[in-house]
Amino acid sequence: MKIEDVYIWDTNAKWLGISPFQLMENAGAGVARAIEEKFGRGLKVAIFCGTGNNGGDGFVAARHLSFENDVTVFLVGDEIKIRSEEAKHNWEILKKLDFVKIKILKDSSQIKGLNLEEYDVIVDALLGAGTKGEPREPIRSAIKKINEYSGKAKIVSVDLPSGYPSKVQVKCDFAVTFQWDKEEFEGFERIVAKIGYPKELYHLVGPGNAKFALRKKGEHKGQNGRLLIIGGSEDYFGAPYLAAKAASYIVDLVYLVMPEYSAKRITDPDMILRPVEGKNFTREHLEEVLALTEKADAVIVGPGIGLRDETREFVREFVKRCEKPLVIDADGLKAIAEDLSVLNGKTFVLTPHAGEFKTLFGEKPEGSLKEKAGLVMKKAKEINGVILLKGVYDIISDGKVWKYNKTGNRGMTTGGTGDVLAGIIGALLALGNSPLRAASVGAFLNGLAGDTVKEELGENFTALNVAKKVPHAVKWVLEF
Ligand SMILES: NC(=O)C1=CN([C@@H]2O[C@H](COP(=O)(O)OP(=O)(O)OC[C@H]3O[C@@H](n4cnc5c(N)ncnc54)[C@H](O)[C@@H]3O)[C@@H](O)[C@H]2O)[C@@H](O)CC1
Ligand SMILES: [K+]
Repeated sequence: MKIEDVYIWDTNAKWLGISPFQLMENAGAGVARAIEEKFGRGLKVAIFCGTGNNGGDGFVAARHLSFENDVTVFLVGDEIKIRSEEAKHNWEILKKLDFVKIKILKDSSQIKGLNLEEYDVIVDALLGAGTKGEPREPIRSAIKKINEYSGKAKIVSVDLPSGYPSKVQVKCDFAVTFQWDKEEFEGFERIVAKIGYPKELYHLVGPGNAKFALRKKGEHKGQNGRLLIIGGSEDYFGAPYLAAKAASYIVDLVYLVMPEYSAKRITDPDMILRPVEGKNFTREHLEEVLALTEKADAVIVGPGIGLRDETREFVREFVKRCEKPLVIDADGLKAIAEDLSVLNGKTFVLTPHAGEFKTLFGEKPEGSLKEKAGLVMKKAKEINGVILLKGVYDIISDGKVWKYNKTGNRGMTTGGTGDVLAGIIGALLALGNSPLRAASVGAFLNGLAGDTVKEELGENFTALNVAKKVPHAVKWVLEF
């Protein structure tokens, strides 16, 4: 587990309604439990707390330990600096307790002469995951003070040794780290305390994933993604348009490559049209379209492209030669189903529904969420790319892990919402996201846009309504 994942999990946990208060309570209780299990009860315990949430965990641990131990809390820093609601809440409780002693150490001069000989256990809750740079005073002096008792008292760090990874850091007997062992940490013993994250967080896509995917890269036009969409035919022009419309809210530039016959019908000034001659894509368009991909960060191929033999051939040849990350959707999937080897060595997302999945891989996804996910993962591994199986729960896999998405509603069975989805995924790829993240977050945002429409219109709406709610979905995520 990486630090970035911790942030995603926290955000998604909040989305599920798991509050920071619950997490802090479990964290502090976990620390207290670990201490009592290791060293017994009836201990004299000193708890050194900073003013961040690491300190907040210390306040909670103090309350839990106070039931059967003699506890003194040393707050290192000014109490007005206790900022988060959950840390403040727990500090206010501590102040009402008569059996917990509190000492406030505002500056290092108050720390230097401190004698901690009477304590069996010293808890270090000074600094945790929010540490920036070398420890500053008065925290620095507190770390040094604690280390004077190394080998004499038992020293237990909350989450990680304060000061880590700099030179001045607490030398602890062990750290109680939360929920999972973090890969990045080394050089100290760790005990993991679960703090109430459900298993869903391994798989469920939520606003935490989306926040990361939507980070802007630059301030200049074109730096935040250029997407090329190849679609449309004699019969369809709406599908590529819907994909382009949805994407245009996310990336800087969307180029819409369509046969001129259908391109003529698009009048939206937000679109940059790149018409090619004729009514349908054929092999003859290959070089011209490949040249257009050069200035794109990602490409979508398939929406409304039709199923004529010459078009299917175009799609396969195009995929084989395209060097940009690809989203292959709709009729594009049927075209490549005839020869999946065109995907070899490519970076891509396939977006089949169950029927298209069967056409592609000869097997129908059936059974429980886990069973379907197992099949999607197996196939993704075989083709060495990302598959998004669309459904009531969308399932996404890159062959190594699987994710699922629950946003969306029955109204989205209306035609064209798949094109909106492809557009969003393409846009997220163009922003530089991995195919797995682009596909997972694409499914999430598409469903969220659909849910936003539902709030206004009920379940009877069109795909264009959904595309137009993409900015609302993005805003919701960024403000979450
Ligand atoms: N979901 C979560 O994020 C959970 C977090 N928990 C705890 O919250 C901790 C993270 O909390 P915070 O983000 O508030 O961060 P910290 O408590 O680690 O530190 C932030 C505080 O330390 C100060 N600070 C930062 N760098 C410093 C330095 N070099 N020298 C001196 N002072 C410094 C900051 O000004 C701020 O007041 C975790 O380590 C963990 O203990 C737990 O409550 C469990 C859940
Ligand atoms: K700590």
